[in-house]
Amino acid sequence: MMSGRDQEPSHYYVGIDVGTGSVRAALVDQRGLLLAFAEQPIKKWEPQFNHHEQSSEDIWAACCLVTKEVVQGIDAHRIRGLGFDATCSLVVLDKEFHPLPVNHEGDSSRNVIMWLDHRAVSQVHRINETKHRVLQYVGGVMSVEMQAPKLLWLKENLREICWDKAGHFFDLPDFLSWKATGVTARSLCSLVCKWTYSAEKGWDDSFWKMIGLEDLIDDNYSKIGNLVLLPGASLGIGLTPEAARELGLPSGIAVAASLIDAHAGGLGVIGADVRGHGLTCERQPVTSRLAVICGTSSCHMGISKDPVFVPGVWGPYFSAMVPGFWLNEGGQSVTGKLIDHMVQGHPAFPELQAKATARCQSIYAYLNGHLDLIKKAQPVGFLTVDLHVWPDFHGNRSPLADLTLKGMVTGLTLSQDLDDLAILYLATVQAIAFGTRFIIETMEAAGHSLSTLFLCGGLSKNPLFVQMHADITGMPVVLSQEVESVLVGAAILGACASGDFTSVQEAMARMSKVGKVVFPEHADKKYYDKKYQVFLRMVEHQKEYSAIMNGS
Ligand SMILES: Nc1ncnc2c1ncn2[C@@H]1O[C@H](COP(=O)(O)OP(=O)(O)O)[C@@H](O)[C@H]1O
Ligand SMILES: O=C(CO)[C@H](O)[C@H](O)COP(=O)(O)O
Repeated sequence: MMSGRDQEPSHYYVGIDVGTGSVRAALVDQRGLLLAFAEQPIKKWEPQFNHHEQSSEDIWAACCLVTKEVVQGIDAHRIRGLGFDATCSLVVLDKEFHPLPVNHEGDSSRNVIMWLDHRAVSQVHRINETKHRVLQYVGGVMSVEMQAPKLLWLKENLREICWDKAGHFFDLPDFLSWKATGVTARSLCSLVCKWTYSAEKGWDDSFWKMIGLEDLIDDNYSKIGNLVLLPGASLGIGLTPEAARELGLPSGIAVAASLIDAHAGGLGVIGADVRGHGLTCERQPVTSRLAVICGTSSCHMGISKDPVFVPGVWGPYFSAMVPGFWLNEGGQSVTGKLIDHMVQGHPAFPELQAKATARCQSIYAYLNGHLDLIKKAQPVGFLTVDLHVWPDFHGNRSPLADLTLKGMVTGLTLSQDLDDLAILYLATVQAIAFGTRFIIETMEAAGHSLSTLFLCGGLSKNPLFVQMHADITGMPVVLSQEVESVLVGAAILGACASGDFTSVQEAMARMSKVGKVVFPEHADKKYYDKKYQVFLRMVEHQKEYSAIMNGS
């Protein structure tokens, strides 16, 4: 077997990352350097409140487009492997692998229930009422964003047009690896994290019977997966000739069992060599690192040698991200989406857009510059002394695991100008960072010992977001050399499947690299400690309001 260590960087891997808003592909070499990158938006439908749908055909077409773009002009013989990651959305196909509708309209092109879809509220309540033992491994409470409640919703609401005709329910990452290879094997990552599969014990028949989905047990779970592989394992005989033609890649190259996007981000950052950056985690085990993947949502990935049960934090999941380690996954369901929502909904948004365009800047670079102007002599974070946000506009994923929670803002005035927009944006960014602190404190109380954050995803491109995470958590934030670390994670999978590395750990160590470290501003700690007290009170107040309104 060749070792990646001894190679000149002549071997390439393709990573494909299907996020919520777009599909990205990259050509990555053995050192983890991105040689080419392409991005293509994907369609989303919201036919009614809390229903979010996509099309697996549209997503696959976007994968083909971006992959062709990144390998243009490259010697095909050098491309050794392909890895996918994607959001944990639910793809539904019939027995002949054709799309089935997941909507009342019967539109079969919309055959994906997206991860952030909250239609299955009644179903998840009933599942949680069972108090079945599998719930211990999802933080004690199942999330409405997981697959079991969505499957139950389909059975109860779309029996004729969907449920009875369905032949295959895939997590989106597994759908993609099936499209590429024709192999219906599922990744341990998707099944353990979103489908209640146990790496040690397999499926638990009693769970599916208890929730009324006993039909899924038939034929040895053929509809939801009975061949389960570790992420990075090579699938079948590699890329099929048909998929190779569509993607513009050589047929037969190795294709890896996939990862959920947050987990690929985790692989892309958590194993980096941190020597020489003055970080305490240099002398600590890898379990002291928390990978935070910040896109539409944020996911907080912490690993441990032994299982740690953290109330309200998903997991512990064995080998779902780094083989041999347990994973806990905290999360905030909307972060990038919340910032976009707050900024775009403000009356000064058109003015912001015009001014940012005139300066050829992104709206966020413009807002960060504007905050620097108005802060005067004080630290920028102090602009929100009397403006506080509770960020759960789409429920709380962690650590409260309460989907009924809503967003809150206190400290509003009659102002509608650009200063007002910028300060509201700042308070929103801070609220997200306080949410991260809340998750970290809960993980530490349950047994994790964390010292350093490793941030990636679209929001890690925002220096204000990064600095606020450092200041508010009091921890240094490591950013990768490659800003598209999730794609490096997907490429690591392809590299493992190709056999160029002996293990995921070896590929991680060789291919993820530290770019920049942002240290916390300790002088501002007292201020943020006070704001954190307000943050925690806000949710208590919200619960009090709802108790008053729901009382007799
Ligand atoms: N250059 C940037 N500056 C600030 N925010 C950014 C930048 N690029 C992306 N974002 C934010 O990141 C979020 C999307 O992140 P991304 O990782 O692309 O999402 P997803 O994987 O969910 O599709 C958006 O909400 C966007 O506002
Ligand atoms: O549940 C998740 C991971 O377990 C993610 O939140 C989901 O996959 C969406 O990711 P993104 O915000 O990057 O689009």
